[in-house]
Amino acid sequence: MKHAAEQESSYISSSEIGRKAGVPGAQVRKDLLCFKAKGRPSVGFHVLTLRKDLERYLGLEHSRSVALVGAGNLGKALAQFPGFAQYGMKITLLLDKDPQKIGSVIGGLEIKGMDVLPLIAKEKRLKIGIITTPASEAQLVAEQMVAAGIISIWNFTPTRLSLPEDVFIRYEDLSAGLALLSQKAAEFERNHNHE
Ligand SMILES: NC(=O)c1ccc[n+]([C@@H]2O[C@H](COP(=O)([O-])OP(=O)(O)OC[C@H]3O[C@@H](n4cnc5c(N)ncnc54)[C@H](O)[C@@H]3O)[C@@H](O)[C@H]2O)c1
Repeated sequence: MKHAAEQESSYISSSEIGRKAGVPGAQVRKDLLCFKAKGRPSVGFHVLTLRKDLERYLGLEHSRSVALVGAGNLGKALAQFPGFAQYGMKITLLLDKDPQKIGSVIGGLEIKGMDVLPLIAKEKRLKIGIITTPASEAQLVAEQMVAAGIISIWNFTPTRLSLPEDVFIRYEDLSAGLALLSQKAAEFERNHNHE
């Protein structure tokens, strides 16, 4: 959508959005109905209006600061990834409990100790947190985040978190994607071994 908005054309049809996004046009129309986007019959959607509506719906009109806890292999990689900026997200707080790591700088951010979480989260009005600690620490870290005012958590650990109902938790598991690829590769091998 962002790319489409940068182009000259001021209207875009749901089939065109679908083609660009690789999903059926009917699905796009259904999704856009969810937030009452208004299209014009046979013309489509006004690109800039649609983009603004989408950004508002997704809470992307203002940039958001994000706290990441666990500056290990995965945490460091995420902290250095520039792609979140495209969605107005910026990791601005990087925390770890390891005294050996505290004070070192990753992607321009100094790793701080967990003690600063309540104060900085309040100052920066942090609402989103990322957990990349060992699984055994995730529940404790999540509780510390919630106590600091964070209400949306992206949890990369395999731990199922037990938190108040109004806290949104997104679980991320890259190995699920890999397992799917493996299953497809195995299917391909089975089919071609019979040839
Ligand atoms: N979701 C995925 O697809 C995926 C992929 C890779 C790793 N992981 C998970 O991500 C997590 C991190 O993996 P990694 O390889 O980066 O581990 P790592 O050991 O390199 O890093 C973990 C970091 O967390 C810090 N830490 C531990 N307890 C803490 C606490 N209570 N408070 C603050 N910091 C604390 C450690 O000091 C360390 O720096 C693991 O749970 C792993 O299973 C998930």
